[in-house]
Amino acid sequence: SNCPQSPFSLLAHGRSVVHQDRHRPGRVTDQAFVTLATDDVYCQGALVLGQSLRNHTTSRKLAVLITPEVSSGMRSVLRSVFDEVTEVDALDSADSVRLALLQRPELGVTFTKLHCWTLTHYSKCVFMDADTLVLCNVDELFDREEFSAAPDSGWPDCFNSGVFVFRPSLKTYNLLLQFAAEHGSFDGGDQGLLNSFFSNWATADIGKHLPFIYNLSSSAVYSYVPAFNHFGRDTKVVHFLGATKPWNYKYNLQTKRVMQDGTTSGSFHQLSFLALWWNIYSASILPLLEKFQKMEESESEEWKHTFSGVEITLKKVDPSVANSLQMPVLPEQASEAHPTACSSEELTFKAQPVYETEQRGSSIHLSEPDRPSKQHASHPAFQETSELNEVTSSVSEVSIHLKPEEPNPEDERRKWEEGRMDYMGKDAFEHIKKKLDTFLL
Ligand SMILES: O=c1ccn([C@@H]2O[C@H](COP(=O)(O)OP(=O)(O)O[C@H]3O[C@H](CO)[C@@H](O)[C@H](O)[C@H]3O)[C@@H](O)[C@H]2O)c(=O)[nH]1
Ligand SMILES: [Mn+2]
Repeated sequence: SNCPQSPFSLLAHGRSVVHQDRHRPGRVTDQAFVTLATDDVYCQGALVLGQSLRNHTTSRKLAVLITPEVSSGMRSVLRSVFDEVTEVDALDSADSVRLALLQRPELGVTFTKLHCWTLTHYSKCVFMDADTLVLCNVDELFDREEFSAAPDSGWPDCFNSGVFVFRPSLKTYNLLLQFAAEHGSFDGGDQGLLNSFFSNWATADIGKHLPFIYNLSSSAVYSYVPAFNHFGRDTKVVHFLGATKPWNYKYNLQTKRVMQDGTTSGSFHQLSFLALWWNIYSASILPLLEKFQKMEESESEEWKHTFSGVEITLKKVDPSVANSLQMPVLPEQASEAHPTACSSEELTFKAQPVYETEQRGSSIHLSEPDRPSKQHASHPAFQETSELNEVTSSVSEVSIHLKPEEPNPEDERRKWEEGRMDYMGKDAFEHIKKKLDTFLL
């Protein structure tokens, strides 16, 4: 073991000694996977991540940090997947100039991530972004020390802050805040800040470099396809990094295919990872949401599941449209039980078929050069799907949206005073600048 000093290393590594039953492994109660969700939509991602960790029988606790915006209904749902739901204050970098430079103004809220260091009832944690997904058990990450992370595909001397090992400590937390106040973040988000803070990550200790398979950016697959074909079979964690998240796609429940919106043309594997996310969502999370609030049928062929801050729309689509989406995202459903580990023999990422998108009318149709052979999707995780639930027999397309809120002037003023601004919407820098200009001119 890399961590012989830990009294829990026995539990972690000698599982069969502690518990004979693989499916009821010894729980390690002072270590946790931690994620973050600042609104009801990111909660959908957190729920899928949490469920994926459960599906692969983690022996660690599951914790989620939320901010006051997360609705009470969603908190109940979170509590049924996570062991601990902790409310923290939103912590914005409030550095709109740099955030604007980054063209991702919404990332300011990721400073809230720093709160994970305050979870001092855990001795060690693994932080995972809400847009990540585990494909197998990754409990071995707890053998690593603070600060361990995988290289960022955009600048490999930097780590990506979507998956990292850390030790909660109020001392570190305060040092981070102080550092943030003094130096800001070179990218306006937590990743720039953390890279400047843990600045010797690239050079000091190779043990703190997590292999890329623990944080595989689904889009990075394109930048080095032969490497993905060679190593991709061992992928353990997929990260849907970037502006378009799995929940921004639409999903056809019957065909189990991700429907594209025209702005993306994903490769087979990228779409496979997306379909895997949606598979977990439709099999485990949708039924959970339903349990907490019954879905209502409207006069149209549309079911709107208005769940506090989030609207989940189930829509019947024209079968011809559904069928025209030839994207084969999942293999024929496997009858075997859920796989519990990645096995390299079962997966061969070979040739990468190219899927072309063509615009016909308003919907995107995908044409497939060849029906992919089984080898493409034989990663055991791609078979992790359960029976379709009742919803699927009557509806087809699912989509997730943030419920539009009636702005309340009092609330808006309070948000401003608390430093919580609507960076994307009416408080976007360009809007603020326009407003300032009208005062100055
Ligand atoms: O409105 C938001 C935005 C983010 N998050 C949380 O913060 C994480 C990071 O944001 P994300 O949208 O996933 O950013 P990425 O596209 O992954 O972009 C990169 O840049 C971010 C800012 O530096 C880092 O936090 C990421 O780890 C890094 O991968 C999310 O996964 C969530 O857990 C929210 O809860 N609400
Ligand atoms: Mn992310």
